Amino acid sequence: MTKQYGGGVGVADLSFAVRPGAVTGFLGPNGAGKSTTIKLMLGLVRGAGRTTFTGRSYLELADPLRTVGVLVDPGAVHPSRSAAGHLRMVAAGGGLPIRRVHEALSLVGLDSVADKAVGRFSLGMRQRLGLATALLGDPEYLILDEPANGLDPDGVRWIRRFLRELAGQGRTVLASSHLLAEMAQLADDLVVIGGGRLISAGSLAEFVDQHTRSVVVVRGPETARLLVALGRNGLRVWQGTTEELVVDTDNTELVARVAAQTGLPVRELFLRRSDLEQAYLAATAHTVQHRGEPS
Ligand SMILES: Nc1ncnc2c1ncn2[C@@H]1O[C@H](COP(=O)(O)OP(=O)(O)OP(=O)(O)O)[C@@H](O)[C@H]1O
Repeated sequence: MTKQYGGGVGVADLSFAVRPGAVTGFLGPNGAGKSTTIKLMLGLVRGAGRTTFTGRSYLELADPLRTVGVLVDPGAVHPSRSAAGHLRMVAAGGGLPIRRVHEALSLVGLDSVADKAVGRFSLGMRQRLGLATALLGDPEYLILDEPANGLDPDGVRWIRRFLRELAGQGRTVLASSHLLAEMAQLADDLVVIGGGRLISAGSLAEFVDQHTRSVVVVRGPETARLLVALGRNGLRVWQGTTEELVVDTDNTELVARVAAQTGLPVRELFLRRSDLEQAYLAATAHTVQHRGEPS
Protein backbone atom coordinates (compact mmCIF):
# COMPACT_ATOMS: atom_id res chain seq x y z
CA MET A 1 0.00 0.00 0.00
CA THR A 2 1.09 3.55 -0.69
CA LYS A 3 -0.64 6.78 0.25
CA GLN A 4 0.81 10.18 -0.38
CA TYR A 5 -0.72 13.19 1.37
CA GLY A 6 -0.20 16.76 0.25
CA GLY A 7 2.15 17.31 3.17
CA GLY A 8 4.23 14.17 2.57
CA VAL A 9 4.25 10.43 3.02
CA GLY A 10 1.30 8.76 4.74
CA VAL A 11 2.28 5.16 3.91
CA ALA A 12 5.05 4.06 1.54
CA ASP A 13 5.23 0.69 -0.18
CA LEU A 14 3.90 -1.16 2.82
CA SER A 15 3.21 -4.87 2.55
CA PHE A 16 2.46 -7.48 5.19
CA ALA A 17 0.32 -10.55 5.86
CA VAL A 18 -1.80 -11.23 8.93
CA ARG A 19 -2.46 -14.84 9.86
CA PRO A 20 -5.65 -16.40 11.25
CA GLY A 21 -5.74 -17.77 14.77
CA ALA A 22 -3.42 -15.10 16.17
CA VAL A 23 -3.54 -11.55 17.46
CA THR A 24 -1.31 -9.36 15.31
CA GLY A 25 -0.22 -6.11 16.89
CA PHE A 26 0.11 -3.23 14.46
CA LEU A 27 2.64 -1.00 16.12
CA GLY A 28 4.23 2.33 15.37
CA PRO A 29 4.83 5.70 17.01
CA ASN A 30 2.28 8.51 16.62
CA GLY A 31 2.07 9.56 12.99
CA ALA A 32 3.69 6.34 11.74
CA GLY A 33 0.78 5.69 9.38
CA LYS A 34 -1.31 3.11 11.27
CA SER A 35 -4.67 4.83 10.80
CA THR A 36 -3.87 5.58 7.17
CA THR A 37 -3.01 1.91 6.60
CA ILE A 38 -6.24 0.73 8.22
CA LYS A 39 -8.27 3.17 6.14
CA LEU A 40 -6.47 2.00 3.00
CA MET A 41 -7.18 -1.64 3.91
CA LEU A 42 -10.89 -0.82 4.11
CA GLY A 43 -11.02 1.44 1.06
CA LEU A 44 -11.92 4.45 3.24
CA VAL A 45 -9.19 6.53 1.62
CA ARG A 46 -7.86 6.34 -1.92
CA GLY A 47 -4.33 5.11 -2.45
CA ALA A 48 -2.25 2.51 -4.25
CA GLY A 49 -2.28 -1.16 -3.30
CA ARG A 50 -4.74 -3.84 -2.38
CA THR A 51 -5.78 -5.70 0.78
CA THR A 52 -7.72 -8.93 0.41
CA PHE A 53 -10.03 -10.78 2.78
CA THR A 54 -10.70 -14.32 1.55
CA GLY A 55 -9.44 -13.14 -1.83
CA ARG A 56 -11.54 -9.98 -2.18
CA SER A 57 -11.01 -6.34 -1.33
CA TYR A 58 -13.28 -4.88 1.36
CA LEU A 59 -15.33 -2.94 -1.18
CA GLU A 60 -15.87 -6.12 -3.22
CA LEU A 61 -17.22 -8.14 -0.28
CA ALA A 62 -20.80 -9.28 -0.71
CA ASP A 63 -21.41 -9.22 3.03
CA PRO A 64 -18.81 -6.92 4.63
CA LEU A 65 -20.22 -6.92 8.21
CA ARG A 66 -20.18 -10.72 8.29
CA THR A 67 -16.62 -10.83 6.96
CA VAL A 68 -14.67 -7.96 8.52
CA GLY A 69 -15.38 -6.34 11.89
CA VAL A 70 -13.96 -2.85 12.19
CA LEU A 71 -13.23 -0.56 15.11
CA VAL A 72 -11.97 2.76 13.84
CA ASP A 73 -13.65 5.64 15.61
CA PRO A 74 -15.63 4.55 18.69
CA GLY A 75 -16.59 8.18 19.36
CA ALA A 76 -18.70 8.35 16.20
CA VAL A 77 -22.01 7.38 17.81
CA HIS A 78 -24.86 9.81 18.35
CA PRO A 79 -24.76 10.69 22.10
CA SER A 80 -28.52 10.49 22.68
CA ARG A 81 -28.80 7.02 21.12
CA SER A 82 -28.72 3.98 23.40
CA ALA A 83 -26.08 1.27 22.94
CA ALA A 84 -28.73 -1.22 21.80
CA GLY A 85 -30.32 1.44 19.57
CA HIS A 86 -26.99 2.09 17.87
CA LEU A 87 -26.38 -1.61 17.27
CA ARG A 88 -29.95 -2.13 16.01
CA MET A 89 -29.34 0.58 13.44
CA VAL A 90 -26.05 -1.01 12.28
CA ALA A 91 -27.68 -4.47 12.19
CA ALA A 92 -30.62 -3.22 10.14
CA GLY A 93 -28.28 -1.40 7.73
CA GLY A 94 -26.11 -4.49 7.26
CA GLY A 95 -28.92 -7.03 6.97
CA LEU A 96 -28.01 -8.76 10.24
CA PRO A 97 -30.56 -10.44 12.54
CA ILE A 98 -31.67 -8.22 15.45
CA ARG A 99 -30.89 -10.98 17.98
CA ARG A 100 -27.18 -10.28 17.30
CA VAL A 101 -27.58 -6.93 19.11
CA HIS A 102 -27.95 -8.53 22.53
CA GLU A 103 -25.46 -11.26 21.74
CA ALA A 104 -22.82 -8.65 20.85
CA LEU A 105 -23.63 -6.50 23.91
CA SER A 106 -23.29 -9.47 26.19
CA LEU A 107 -19.98 -10.52 24.54
CA VAL A 108 -18.44 -7.20 25.60
CA GLY A 109 -20.19 -7.03 28.99
CA LEU A 110 -22.54 -4.14 28.22
CA ASP A 111 -25.91 -5.89 28.65
CA SER A 112 -26.74 -4.03 31.84
CA VAL A 113 -26.36 -0.64 30.12
CA ALA A 114 -27.92 -1.63 26.78
CA ASP A 115 -30.59 1.10 27.05
CA LYS A 116 -28.38 3.86 28.44
CA ALA A 117 -27.53 6.84 26.23
CA VAL A 118 -24.06 6.51 24.74
CA GLY A 119 -23.37 10.17 25.59
CA ARG A 120 -23.12 9.10 29.25
CA PHE A 121 -20.66 6.28 28.53
CA SER A 122 -17.07 6.39 29.75
CA LEU A 123 -14.29 6.07 27.19
CA GLY A 124 -13.84 2.42 28.17
CA MET A 125 -17.57 1.71 27.66
CA ARG A 126 -17.40 3.38 24.24
CA GLN A 127 -14.49 1.13 23.32
CA ARG A 128 -16.56 -1.89 24.35
CA LEU A 129 -19.49 -0.63 22.29
CA GLY A 130 -17.09 -0.17 19.35
CA LEU A 131 -16.03 -3.78 19.77
CA ALA A 132 -19.65 -4.93 19.98
CA THR A 133 -20.28 -3.11 16.70
CA ALA A 134 -17.26 -4.84 15.12
CA LEU A 135 -18.53 -8.23 16.34
CA LEU A 136 -22.13 -7.75 15.29
CA GLY A 137 -21.75 -9.78 12.09
CA ASP A 138 -19.67 -12.51 13.82
CA PRO A 139 -16.85 -11.76 11.34
CA GLU A 140 -13.83 -13.86 10.52
CA TYR A 141 -11.55 -10.80 10.39
CA LEU A 142 -11.21 -8.03 12.95
CA ILE A 143 -9.42 -4.74 12.33
CA LEU A 144 -9.21 -2.68 15.48
CA ASP A 145 -7.59 0.76 15.65
CA GLU A 146 -6.25 1.33 19.18
CA PRO A 147 -8.73 -1.01 20.91
CA ALA A 148 -7.08 -0.56 24.31
CA ASN A 149 -7.21 3.23 24.07
CA GLY A 150 -8.72 4.79 27.18
CA LEU A 151 -9.05 1.52 29.08
CA ASP A 152 -7.84 1.23 32.65
CA PRO A 153 -5.54 -1.68 33.61
CA ASP A 154 -8.56 -3.94 34.26
CA GLY A 155 -9.96 -3.00 30.86
CA VAL A 156 -6.63 -3.75 29.18
CA ARG A 157 -6.54 -7.18 30.87
CA TRP A 158 -10.10 -7.79 29.73
CA ILE A 159 -9.36 -6.87 26.13
CA ARG A 160 -6.25 -9.03 26.13
CA ARG A 161 -8.26 -12.08 27.14
CA PHE A 162 -11.03 -11.13 24.76
CA LEU A 163 -8.80 -10.74 21.68
CA ARG A 164 -6.99 -13.99 22.52
CA GLU A 165 -10.33 -15.78 22.73
CA LEU A 166 -11.41 -14.37 19.36
CA ALA A 167 -8.10 -15.43 17.80
CA GLY A 168 -8.45 -18.82 19.51
CA GLN A 169 -11.69 -19.30 17.58
CA GLY A 170 -9.60 -19.07 14.41
CA ARG A 171 -10.30 -15.44 13.57
CA THR A 172 -7.73 -13.06 12.11
CA VAL A 173 -7.20 -10.17 14.51
CA LEU A 174 -5.22 -7.02 13.68
CA ALA A 175 -5.05 -4.48 16.52
CA SER A 176 -3.08 -1.23 16.38
CA SER A 177 -1.35 0.62 19.17
CA HIS A 178 1.48 3.09 19.59
CA LEU A 179 2.46 1.50 22.91
CA LEU A 180 4.79 -1.44 22.80
CA ALA A 181 4.13 -2.43 26.41
CA GLU A 182 0.45 -2.79 25.56
CA MET A 183 1.16 -4.79 22.41
CA ALA A 184 3.72 -6.99 24.13
CA GLN A 185 0.90 -8.20 26.38
CA LEU A 186 -1.67 -8.48 23.63
CA ALA A 187 -0.05 -9.81 20.49
CA ASP A 188 1.38 -13.04 19.14
CA ASP A 189 2.74 -11.35 16.02
CA LEU A 190 3.91 -7.81 15.43
CA VAL A 191 3.88 -5.60 12.35
CA VAL A 192 5.98 -2.55 13.20
CA ILE A 193 5.96 0.56 11.03
CA GLY A 194 7.65 3.94 11.23
CA GLY A 195 7.45 6.90 8.86
CA GLY A 196 4.91 4.96 6.79
CA ARG A 197 7.37 2.13 6.11
CA LEU A 198 7.68 -1.42 7.36
CA ILE A 199 10.30 -1.86 10.08
CA SER A 200 9.60 -5.46 10.98
CA ALA A 201 6.97 -8.18 10.67
CA GLY A 202 7.02 -11.51 12.44
CA SER A 203 6.39 -13.10 15.79
CA LEU A 204 6.68 -11.04 18.96
CA ALA A 205 9.42 -13.43 20.10
CA GLU A 206 11.44 -12.74 16.92
CA PHE A 207 11.06 -9.00 17.46
CA VAL A 208 12.33 -9.36 21.00
CA ASP A 209 15.28 -11.43 19.77
CA GLN A 210 16.19 -9.05 16.97
CA HIS A 211 15.73 -5.79 18.80
CA THR A 212 16.92 -6.49 22.28
CA ARG A 213 20.40 -7.66 23.11
CA SER A 214 22.07 -9.34 25.99
CA VAL A 215 25.00 -7.87 27.83
CA VAL A 216 27.17 -9.15 30.63
CA VAL A 217 27.41 -6.84 33.61
CA VAL A 218 30.49 -7.25 35.75
CA ARG A 219 31.06 -5.35 39.00
CA GLY A 220 34.19 -5.08 41.04
CA PRO A 221 36.79 -2.66 42.42
CA GLU A 222 39.26 -2.74 39.49
CA THR A 223 37.22 -2.13 36.38
CA ALA A 224 39.91 -0.10 34.59
CA ARG A 225 42.32 -3.06 34.47
CA LEU A 226 39.52 -5.47 33.69
CA LEU A 227 38.46 -3.28 30.76
CA VAL A 228 41.94 -3.59 29.23
CA ALA A 229 41.98 -7.36 29.77
CA LEU A 230 38.51 -7.77 28.18
CA GLY A 231 39.61 -5.68 25.19
CA ARG A 232 42.67 -7.92 24.70
CA ASN A 233 40.28 -10.86 24.47
CA GLY A 234 38.19 -9.18 21.78
CA LEU A 235 35.36 -8.15 24.10
CA ARG A 236 33.86 -4.71 23.67
CA VAL A 237 32.79 -2.74 26.71
CA TRP A 238 29.70 -0.61 26.12
CA GLN A 239 29.56 1.40 29.26
CA GLY A 240 31.83 1.56 32.21
CA THR A 241 32.22 3.21 35.59
CA THR A 242 34.82 2.64 38.29
CA GLU A 243 32.48 0.03 39.75
CA GLU A 244 30.74 -1.57 36.78
CA LEU A 245 31.37 -2.64 33.19
CA VAL A 246 28.67 -3.51 30.65
CA VAL A 247 30.17 -5.93 28.13
CA ASP A 248 28.71 -6.38 24.65
CA THR A 249 28.37 -10.17 24.75
CA ASP A 250 26.06 -12.83 26.12
CA ASN A 251 29.00 -15.05 27.03
CA THR A 252 29.16 -14.88 30.84
CA GLU A 253 31.64 -17.74 30.91
CA LEU A 254 34.18 -15.91 28.73
CA VAL A 255 33.94 -12.72 30.83
CA ALA A 256 34.39 -14.78 34.00
CA ARG A 257 37.39 -16.59 32.48
CA VAL A 258 39.12 -13.33 31.48
CA ALA A 259 38.59 -11.95 34.99
CA ALA A 260 39.93 -15.15 36.56
CA GLN A 261 42.97 -15.34 34.25
CA THR A 262 43.98 -11.79 35.08
CA GLY A 263 43.42 -12.41 38.75
CA LEU A 264 41.14 -9.40 39.12
CA PRO A 265 38.53 -9.46 41.88
CA VAL A 266 34.89 -9.62 40.79
CA ARG A 267 31.97 -8.93 43.10
CA GLU A 268 29.11 -9.66 40.73
CA LEU A 269 28.78 -10.98 37.19
CA PHE A 270 25.47 -11.53 35.42
CA LEU A 271 23.62 -11.54 32.11
CA ARG A 272 21.20 -8.68 31.46
CA ARG A 273 18.70 -8.43 28.65
CA SER A 274 18.13 -4.90 27.37
CA ASP A 275 14.69 -3.41 27.75
CA LEU A 276 12.16 -4.10 24.97
CA GLU A 277 10.68 -0.61 25.19
CA GLN A 278 14.11 0.92 24.61
CA ALA A 279 14.69 -1.43 21.70
CA TYR A 280 11.40 -0.37 20.11
CA LEU A 281 12.23 3.31 20.58
CA ALA A 282 15.65 2.70 19.03
CA ALA A 283 14.15 0.76 16.09
CA THR A 284 11.67 3.54 15.30
CA ALA A 285 13.64 6.60 16.51
CA HIS A 286 14.83 7.68 13.05
CA THR A 287 11.23 7.72 11.80
CA VAL A 288 9.67 9.86 14.52
CA GLN A 289 8.82 13.42 13.52
CA HIS A 290 7.58 14.72 16.85
CA ARG A 291 8.00 12.84 20.08
CA GLY A 292 5.79 14.50 22.66
CA GLU A 293 5.53 13.83 26.34
CA PRO A 294 4.50 10.27 27.09
CA SER A 295 0.73 10.04 27.44
N1 LIG B 1 -5.87 13.70 6.04
C1 LIG B 1 -4.55 13.90 6.08
N2 LIG B 1 -3.98 14.90 5.38
C2 LIG B 1 -2.65 15.13 5.40
N3 LIG B 1 -1.77 14.36 6.10
C3 LIG B 1 -2.27 13.35 6.81
C4 LIG B 1 -3.69 13.07 6.86
N4 LIG B 1 -3.89 11.99 7.67
C5 LIG B 1 -2.66 11.63 8.11
N5 LIG B 1 -1.69 12.43 7.60
C6 LIG B 1 -0.24 12.31 7.85
O1 LIG B 1 0.16 11.00 7.49
C7 LIG B 1 1.07 10.46 8.46
C8 LIG B 1 0.50 9.19 9.06
O2 LIG B 1 -0.63 9.50 9.88
P1 LIG B 1 -1.56 8.42 10.59
O3 LIG B 1 -2.66 9.14 11.25
O4 LIG B 1 -1.91 7.37 9.61
O5 LIG B 1 -0.55 7.82 11.66
P2 LIG B 1 -0.86 6.91 12.94
O6 LIG B 1 0.26 5.94 13.01
O7 LIG B 1 -2.23 6.39 12.89
O8 LIG B 1 -0.71 7.95 14.12
P3 LIG B 1 -1.47 8.01 15.57
O9 LIG B 1 -0.90 6.90 16.40
O10 LIG B 1 -1.06 9.37 16.04
O11 LIG B 1 -2.94 7.88 15.29
C9 LIG B 1 1.31 11.58 9.46
O12 LIG B 1 2.49 12.27 9.09
C10 LIG B 1 0.10 12.45 9.32
O13 LIG B 1 0.40 13.80 9.64
